[in-house]
Amino acid sequence: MSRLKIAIPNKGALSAAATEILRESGYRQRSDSKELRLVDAENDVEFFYLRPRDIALYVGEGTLDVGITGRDLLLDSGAKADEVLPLEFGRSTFRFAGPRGSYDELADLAGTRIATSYVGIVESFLAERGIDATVVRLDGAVETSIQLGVADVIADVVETGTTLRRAGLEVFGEPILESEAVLITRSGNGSPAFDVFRRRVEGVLVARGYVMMDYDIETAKLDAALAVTPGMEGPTVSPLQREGWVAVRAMVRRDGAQRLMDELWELGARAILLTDIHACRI
Ligand SMILES: Nc1ncnc2c1ncn2[C@@H]1O[C@H](COP(=O)(O)OP(=O)(O)OP(=O)(O)O)[C@@H](O)[C@H]1O
Ligand SMILES: O=P(O)(O)OC[C@H]1O[C@H](OP(=O)(O)OP(=O)(O)O)[C@H](O)[C@@H]1O
Ligand SMILES: [Mg+2]
Repeated sequence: MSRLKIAIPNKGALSAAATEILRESGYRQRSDSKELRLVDAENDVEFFYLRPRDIALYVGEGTLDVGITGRDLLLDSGAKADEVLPLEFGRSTFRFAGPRGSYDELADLAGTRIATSYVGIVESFLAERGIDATVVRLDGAVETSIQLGVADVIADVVETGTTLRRAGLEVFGEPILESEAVLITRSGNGSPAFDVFRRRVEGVLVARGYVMMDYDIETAKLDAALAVTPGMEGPTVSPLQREGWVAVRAMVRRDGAQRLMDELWELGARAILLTDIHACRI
């Protein structure tokens, strides 16, 4: 049985966070950024460090079993790979942009030259809307193409909007796509080894997004308290030495936990504790 072959970005906007989530999932990661292949024998997996744009193709063809890349790159590639899990990092929006004040809505694209390094996404978008425009394929740094006269409009990834502003450009029309880093595998892959890998990564995402809350509450107020902390699979309630009181343990979302603690305090809960979750399987 060959090892699970996993592709991750070797550099660029997704690389560091991809490496971190795999390390937190208990996998060995490379220490030298020039290493493009790494075997983790203990976990029976093999990592391949590749360009994010190529990862969808390797996975779609079945050369590699699993990959981490951007949703936009997956869609742009047209590869036969499926998104199986959003990874909550590498977020960006894909937008049209032009010189400030020149365009208002997407219909204004008709007859323009659009520069982009995401030709697949743009051509699909134009075809779906019946907009007739010319797509100019560039490898990157597309913002300069308008100033150089090779395009009228660009379509590109926007994170903070800094690059656009610096180039005197502004977005117009609704975002074409909301992207983030995603776990992908070829359509129909359900191998046990992939399931283990996916459960580990999911466990890290849950552990990052949730904390464990413990508190003591009078039994008479338990129902009101459990409405505040219903937990993921249902809270644990244990009897306390103190007559008429119970101890409750429940997972709560990290963002908003302090407000829950305030609500529980108002209900009469005491000894309210928050602890981080290092890893989990839900
Ligand atoms: N500020 C950003 N710049 C570029 N890509 C970003 C940014 N924020 C998120 N991303 C996402 O990262 C992925 C692109 O990663 P990366 O920049 O490594 O690829 P690339 O642009 O093709 O490579 P390179 O920048 O080395 O030419 C896309 O999925 C994109 O949506
Ligand atoms: O909205 P911002 O925060 O300014 O980020 C978006 C910019 O960053 C990316 O470029 P990248 O660094 O990947 O270079 P590239 O265009 O050569 O890919 C992207 O292509 C935009 O140019
Ligand atoms: Mg880039």
